[in-house]
Amino acid sequence: MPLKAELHCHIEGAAAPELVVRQAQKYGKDVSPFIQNGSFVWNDFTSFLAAYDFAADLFRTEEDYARLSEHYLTSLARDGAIYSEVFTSPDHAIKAGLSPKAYTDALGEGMLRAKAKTGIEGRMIVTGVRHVGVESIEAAARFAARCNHPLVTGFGVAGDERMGEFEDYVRAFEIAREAGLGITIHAGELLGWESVAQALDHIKPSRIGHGVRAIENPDLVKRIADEGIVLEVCPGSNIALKVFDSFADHPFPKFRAAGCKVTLSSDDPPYFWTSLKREYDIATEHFGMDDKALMATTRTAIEAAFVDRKTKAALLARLDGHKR
Ligand SMILES: Nc1ncnc2[nH]cnc12
Ligand SMILES: [Zn+2]
Repeated sequence: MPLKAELHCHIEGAAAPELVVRQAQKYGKDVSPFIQNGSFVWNDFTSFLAAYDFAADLFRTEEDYARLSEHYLTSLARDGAIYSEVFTSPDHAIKAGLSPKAYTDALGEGMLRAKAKTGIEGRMIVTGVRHVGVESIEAAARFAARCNHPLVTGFGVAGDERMGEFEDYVRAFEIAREAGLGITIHAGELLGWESVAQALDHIKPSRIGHGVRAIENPDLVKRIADEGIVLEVCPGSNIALKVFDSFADHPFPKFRAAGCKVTLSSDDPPYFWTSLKREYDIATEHFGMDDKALMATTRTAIEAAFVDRKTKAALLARLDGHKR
């Protein structure tokens, strides 16, 4: 089994339907509009977000969040992952009644519990949510910059790409960059190549969340390759959200062939009927990648990870040891 690393997973979106049902029972909520027959119910990005927000609102205490990250990272480790970055969302925590600090501490505690059990390294990327607005994105950046949590190592923006302008997020990213945080931004998922170009021009990230619609412009693909921008690609998510019609149409192999740095992630696994393991299996089945190619993808992810040099070296040594 190839070792794995994940750079792109929203922690609220990692809660399995069974866990969400249990949380709903705890807080006396009816799940039936959003979960049916053990599966999340949605049919487009907007209804996906509605189901996601409903589920996120059922994680309300520190222990709810600690258990969520502990459970997710433990399951990743069982599937061969040695490293996990999760997106966190102060906005969702505030909505659920918890301070960003209590929420972040709790998620960090769960990650450390998973590490104690399995050895998996975890880090957090604080995100702002586009459809909540610029002010909340700047507040998230300020929180990320001053929280001083050792596992908070990145800042990003997610949410509905059809809302807001990249230019408006420049200040938030400056705050994060000045604090030494790694920078990633969702682009080129719901909107086309122009969105990726704008993200690169305005935000100057080292990584792009998705970025897959850059494939619509060969010059942009070349720019991504030349500049060494890392794409956090989530094929199962892309097919579920109909960004592409089928895995046969997915551009992952084209990006690889063009020399772009591509990685594999699950995004919001149970919503898209996937897991990190399934993403690696998809790459084998649909993109013709053998274990050596998959291990190289894991190496790309670790090299692009928002993690201190010493931990990165230790993770790379684990990959080298595995090959022998
Ligand atoms: N796939 C996705 N795109 C943008 N924002 C998200 N938030 C959670 N999942 C997301
Ligand atoms: Zn995402």
